[in-house]
Amino acid sequence: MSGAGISVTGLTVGYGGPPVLDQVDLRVRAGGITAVLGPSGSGKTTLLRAIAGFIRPDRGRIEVRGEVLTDGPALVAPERRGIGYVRQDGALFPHLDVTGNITFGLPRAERRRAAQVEPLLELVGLSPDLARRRPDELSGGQQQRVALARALAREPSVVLLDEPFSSLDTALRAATREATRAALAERGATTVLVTHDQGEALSFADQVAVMFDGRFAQVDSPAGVYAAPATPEVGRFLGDAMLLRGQADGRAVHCCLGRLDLAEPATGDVLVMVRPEQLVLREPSGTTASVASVTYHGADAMVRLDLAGQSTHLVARVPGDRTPRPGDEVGITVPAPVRSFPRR
Ligand SMILES: Nc1ncnc2c1ncn2[C@@H]1O[C@H](COP(=O)(O)OP(=O)(O)OP(=O)(O)O)[C@@H](O)[C@H]1O
Repeated sequence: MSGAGISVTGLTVGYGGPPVLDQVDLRVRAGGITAVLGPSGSGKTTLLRAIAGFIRPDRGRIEVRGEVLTDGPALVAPERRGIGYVRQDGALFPHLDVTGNITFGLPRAERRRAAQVEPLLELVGLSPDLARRRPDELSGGQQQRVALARALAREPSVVLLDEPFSSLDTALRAATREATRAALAERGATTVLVTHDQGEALSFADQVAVMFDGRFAQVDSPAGVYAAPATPEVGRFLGDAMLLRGQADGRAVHCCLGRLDLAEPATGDVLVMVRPEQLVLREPSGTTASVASVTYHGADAMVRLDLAGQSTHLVARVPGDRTPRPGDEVGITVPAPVRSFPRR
């Protein structure tokens, strides 16, 4: 399978009304996995459907393998794009067995050949024994893997995944995600995953594109969007984040937690972003707080803190075997440099 990057430039889609996608640019490297992450209604599925060729945009260009597939209203038909598409519900044909589903899109002569289907089942981590089962005889996770095998059967160079794991329970979701990632890596497929699950985006992809209201707020590595968000909104969307008022003077910032080192220099009024795992609790000294409540999760615990002499509430994530008790007095340090945003 040849490597094929995706290039989206100035894509604007309005469905006849105001833009749902507004001048969107995206580059996905050949063989890469990009997660498009955003809240419900932000335009993620619209972008995926435009790449697949199901939507005629108002403006913009989409290229795959350097070939122009969409140029404004001019479209290459979806079935001629070499793109595999997996929907949230898998959408298997209920009257066909697993083999029939996987081979459905193949030329007639190649259908129903078990030799074709077995390696695909293996690729997605399913037993060949399932080949003759109908979808209603499979678990949700098995159905999603069959849907992926069907998408891979035509050897697409690009695979688009629209929330394919969201209907699965936690354990099945993790296993199906792993099998999917391994199958995509083996095929070297260029992949775009749409999700509203931050953890899924960060763990599945090598690039995360954060979408709000039809625009990308940031396109970066998983560590980039999490640790160095472009805006406070991206910071909040990627995980728990406290945004504290502060005064920056170059390499440091003064805020309710004292003087903290800055990851990037800043001056003047800022919002300081502190994630719960950046707060380290110790014996009371320096900045102190009282423990308001503790929520235990096993491996870790979330500790709500009231800062001494202030109305500020903070949350610290601490190891599960080192949790303080409500009412305890604790000292707080922030050893790692923090990010800040200009306050306007
Ligand atoms: N066929 C359509 N005609 C008109 N408007 C549409 C159509 N499809 C989607 N929209 C609108 O476009 C906006 C973006 O929808 P889209 O499905 O792309 O968002 P999303 O980020 O994928 O949301 P979700 O996570 O809920 O699936 C929404 O306001 C939606 O109502």
